[in-house]
Amino acid sequence: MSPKISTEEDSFSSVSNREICYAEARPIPGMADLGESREVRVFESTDELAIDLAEYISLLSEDSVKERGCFTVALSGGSLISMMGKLCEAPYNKTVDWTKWYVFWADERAVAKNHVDSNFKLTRDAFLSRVSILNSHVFSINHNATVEDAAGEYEFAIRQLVKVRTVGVSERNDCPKFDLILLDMGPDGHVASLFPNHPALKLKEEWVTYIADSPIPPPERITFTLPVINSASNIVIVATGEEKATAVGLAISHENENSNAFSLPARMVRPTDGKLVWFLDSSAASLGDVSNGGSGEAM
Ligand SMILES: O=C(O)[C@H](O)[C@@H](O)[C@H](O)[C@H](O)COP(=O)(O)O
Repeated sequence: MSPKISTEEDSFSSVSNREICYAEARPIPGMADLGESREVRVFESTDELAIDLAEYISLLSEDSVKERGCFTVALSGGSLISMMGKLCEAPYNKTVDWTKWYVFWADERAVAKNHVDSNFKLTRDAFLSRVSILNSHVFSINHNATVEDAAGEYEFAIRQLVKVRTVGVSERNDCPKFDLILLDMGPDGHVASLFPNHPALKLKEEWVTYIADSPIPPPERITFTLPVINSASNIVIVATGEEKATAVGLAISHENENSNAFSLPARMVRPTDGKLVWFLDSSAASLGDVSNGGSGEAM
C-alpha cells in the first residue's frame, strides 16, 4: 500500500481504504501549519492502523540503531499496546534488532506490577513477552515505593542514561530526547497521565512527576512532563473510536489556536525539534472539523 498524499478536496470523514495526510506536502485547510513537524494518518480500520504503526516503528528503530546504536522508546497504556502486536509477528519479529531497544513508560499507574491496571503488565503480556528485548533494557517504574519516591527514582535512572547518551539529549533544554514516545489519547484529550487543566501540565523543570488525583482511576500515577514529551525525536499519538473524535478535532484544527490549551493536553504536544504523527481510525477522524477548519458544531 503506498501512502496517498492528501489534497484539499479530501475529507477525513470520507476516508476509503487508507488515507494519509502529509501536512508538509500540501497544507490542509484547518490544520495548524506546523511545517514538516506533523503528519496525520487516517485508516479505515484499526487493523490497517496497526499494520502501518508496526512498519513506522520498525523504520524508526532501524534509523536510530544506524545513527545512535540503540533505540529508546517510551510507551503508555491503552489499546496502543495491543496495536503494537504486529511488531511481534513476521517479518518484524526477525528483522527488528530487539537487543538494541531500551523501553520506558511515558506514564504508569501506582499499582502492583501484576495488577490489571498496570501499564507494565499490559506491555509485558501483549508485547515484551513476545520479543527478545533484554530485561536489563526495560526501565519499569518501582511499584513498591510511594509515587513521589518512584517518580524521583525513575527520573534519576533516566538521568544516568542521558549522561552516558544511551538516551539522547535535547540541545535546547537538556531534556532527554527519546527516539520515540508513543501516546494513546483518551476521550478527554489526555495523553500519558497529563489530564485536562491539571497543574502537572505547567511543569517546566521536572522530567517526571506524580499525581495523586487522576480523574480516571487509579488516582496515583507517574508521568513524563510535557518538556520531555516535546523533546522526543518522534512522537506518535494513537486515537481510535468515535468517542475521541471531538478531542481529535480540537487538538488538530488550528481554528482553536487561542483556546485554553490546558483543557486539551493532546493539543500541547508540540515537538520542539522532532516529528509528531497522529495515527487515527476513521471514527476518531470522523469530525469534518479536523480538515475543514474546525467549523463543526461539536467544537
Ligand atoms: O487510565 C488512563 O490513563 C487511560 O486508560 C489511558 O491510559 C488510555 O490510553 C486512554 O484512555 C485511551 O484508551 P483506549 O486506547 O483503550 O481507548
